[in-house]
Amino acid sequence: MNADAPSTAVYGAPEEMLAVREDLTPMLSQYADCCESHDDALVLFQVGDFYEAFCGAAETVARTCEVTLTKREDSTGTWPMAGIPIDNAAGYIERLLDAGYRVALAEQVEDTSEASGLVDRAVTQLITPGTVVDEELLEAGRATYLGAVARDGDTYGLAVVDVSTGECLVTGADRALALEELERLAPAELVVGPDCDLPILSFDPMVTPFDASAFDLDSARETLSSYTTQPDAIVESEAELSAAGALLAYAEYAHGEEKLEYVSRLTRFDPREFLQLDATALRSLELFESRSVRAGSTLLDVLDETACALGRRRLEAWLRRPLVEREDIERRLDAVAELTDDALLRDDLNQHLSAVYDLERLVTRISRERANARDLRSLKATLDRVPELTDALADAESDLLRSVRADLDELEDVRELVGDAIVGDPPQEITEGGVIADGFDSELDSVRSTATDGKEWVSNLEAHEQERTGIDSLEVGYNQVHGYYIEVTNPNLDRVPEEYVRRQTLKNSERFYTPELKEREDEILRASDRADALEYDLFCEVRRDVAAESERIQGVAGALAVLDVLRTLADVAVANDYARPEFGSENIDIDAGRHPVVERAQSEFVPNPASLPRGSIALITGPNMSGKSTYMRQVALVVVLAQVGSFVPARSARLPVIDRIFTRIGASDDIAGGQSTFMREMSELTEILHNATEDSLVLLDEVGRGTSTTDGLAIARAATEFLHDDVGATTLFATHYHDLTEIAGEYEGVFNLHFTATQTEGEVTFLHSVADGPSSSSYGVEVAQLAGVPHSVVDRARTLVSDGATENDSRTDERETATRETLDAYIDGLENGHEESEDSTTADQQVVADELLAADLASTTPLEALNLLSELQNRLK
Ligand SMILES: Nc1ncnc2c1ncn2[C@@H]1O[C@H](COP(=O)(O)OP(=O)(O)OP(=O)(O)O)[C@@H](O)[C@H]1O
Repeated sequence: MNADAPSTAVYGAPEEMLAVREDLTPMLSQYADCCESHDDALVLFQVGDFYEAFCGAAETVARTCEVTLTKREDSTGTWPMAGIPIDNAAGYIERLLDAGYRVALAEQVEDTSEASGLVDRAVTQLITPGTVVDEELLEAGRATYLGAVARDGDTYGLAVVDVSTGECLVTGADRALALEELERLAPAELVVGPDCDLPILSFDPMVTPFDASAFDLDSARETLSSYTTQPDAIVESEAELSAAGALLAYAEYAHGEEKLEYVSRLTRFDPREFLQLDATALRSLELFESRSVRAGSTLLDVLDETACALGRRRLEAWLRRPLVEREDIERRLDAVAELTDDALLRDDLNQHLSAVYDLERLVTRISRERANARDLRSLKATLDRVPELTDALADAESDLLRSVRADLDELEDVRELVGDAIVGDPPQEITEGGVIADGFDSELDSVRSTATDGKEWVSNLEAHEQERTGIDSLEVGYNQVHGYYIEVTNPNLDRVPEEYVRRQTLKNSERFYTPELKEREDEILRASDRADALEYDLFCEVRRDVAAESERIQGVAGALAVLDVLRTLADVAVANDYARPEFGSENIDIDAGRHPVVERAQSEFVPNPASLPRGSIALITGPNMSGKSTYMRQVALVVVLAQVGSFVPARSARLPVIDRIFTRIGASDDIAGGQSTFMREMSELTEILHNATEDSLVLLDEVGRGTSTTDGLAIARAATEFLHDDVGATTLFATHYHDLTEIAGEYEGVFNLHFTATQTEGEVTFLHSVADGPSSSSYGVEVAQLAGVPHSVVDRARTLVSDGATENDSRTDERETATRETLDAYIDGLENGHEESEDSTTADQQVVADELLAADLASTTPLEALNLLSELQNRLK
């Protein structure tokens, strides 16, 4: 759904070529064939050391990659052409991907020296945001997903695969939950099944059109049957089957393979098996992305002390999906606890894990036959660490560490094979020899010794001939064109023996060969060629043998990843003085809690307690900047960390297991989504009120701020009552509506907390410490002053505030009536499944209200709804 998605001229065979199709030169005709067979991508066509594009595609490549647009002329026409050098193509391809293009590489698949006439070319891979495997185009510590969504009635199926590691996940749920999961996984590219009708997403995937029949149940089943013997047993719905089948069918198509060998673990999960965090919560809690420009300001940044890329990706996966089974959480916590107690073990693990390569991606390259000899050595270097890690964990007591240890298969056979077969420091290329170690293959050894003997004979030749001919300056040399030669300078030519045959005349000398030298030369060349070919074959065989062990290697990769995350969590806990959370409590009870991210940036962070009985609502008031948002977020982050299995930033924490965290924080405009601040605020609120449960934690920050005070207060109050009476979720609600604090007296379970500031001579100092009861003043004007608002404005505001205080009293009754009416209207709106505007007094408002009521929301697409809203809003304006 990229805005700058390519025009059709870039994809498919150029019209101007098709017009003279019959007359095209053989090469351009081949180009047109490739474009036609892959008309969903920009074809980069290998011509020698370059990838070339022609016509419309050439213009795009030239513009996007900033390379020169040239032309190719032949008898049929003049074709615009742009090329990128193959040696550093990655950077250019990345630019094309970033600009929203899909790229197909049409490569020479035949050795140019062996081709008679036109060399064969074929599309060898499709490169798109979700199907890239090239190390240079991937982020090391981050999973890149390709996703597919399918729909069957009210059920949605979602499947993702990380083609660089083979991780493949399938899930399904109702629309809302499935979308939430989609946001959480945020695939870089998405294949969408028929009738899915996706809303605007908070991330920006490339949406790929793909053969709709791949979603058919029969073909999905058939695709999946290469990956699992019982496709229907893995999935829980037809929508899931359809999504998973189409996903793998597309991935196979993109990689030009019948089956992706490295996708060996198809895992199905239920979104409810994890703490649910929707896109809004992920964003507002700043788990992965910061809202500020400060580096190191996300939870992931704070936690990321991982030693290897495997650990980094796993840490992110754990953070994205905290657990909800107490037993599983405790299992992780036990392991982390054990490691926090053993600094030596942590150091030891860190040292070994730092030397570990990205095993998951290595395995994929190996099984896709894209790995070179260096990759195999990296695999061995990684496996070499395994016995040491197993040793280090010999005394581990916790269940999880013991199971990690058990999973650390030492893969003796693979290590030995690679160790015996591949030289210690192999070259980058695998076709030019020097890859296979001596002693691995007897035929190779004998071919090599023929070449070596020959070379030795040649190197002795010079001295031998000097002696024989008496020409001291005689030299034996070699060049690419003429091969071996004996060079004699002009003054000595009369002493040249008879059997010397002239090969080349230079200015001051002549070059000769002898029949024997020629024979030796042929022998050496034959042997070297033979050795190179043999080495290549042997290498491929070793690579295939290693690939056959993919599953075992992936098992080790998984164990290393978990070990690195546990070690990291323990390191972070020790370094930052975190405490082990205790589960089994009904209430949230945090002693001296801190915000894990803010405390890093703050020289003196003030710890705060949080004591929230199950189902209670804490109304938090206090001046701007006093710490309300930080406090709410820190409670949520403590919950997230605890359910990840991490220690938490607090002196102690007793917690229940939370099923979902909802947030409505900050009034940020969703410009891309086309929603106004208030609209967005209300739709987030609706989400919460509809979906929160007694086991949920809800954070509300200044709900209702985007509209008039009267309406805002009414909505805030109505929402509080609804949460209290109907939902029962534990809630933290920061508000500037002081009137709201009065509810505390009316409802059991609703209580006030406040943040204070001291004020001396108009100067405000924030204490950042939470206290019981409501706040007495908002200090808004003082904050304005702190921020540098001109004195005259601040003074005028102070006057207005004190005038307002008297006026307020007389208007209380009036406002209470208004509040009640708006509140009723709002609750009505909620019950009818839509938000209604305030009481209508003018004819226009009545019309707007009527139209809103008449709208059939069930059959309205999100876009139509937005258009309708925008029209209604304009009328009101
Ligand atoms: N416990 C604390 N200890 C030290 N500094 C803190 C603490 N809590 C917050 N702060 C600092 O105060 C700043 C403002 O905090 P925060 O955004 O939570 O205030 P707020 O009350 O929510 O403000 P507003 O009402 O304007 O949204 C933070 O950026 C942080 O630097």
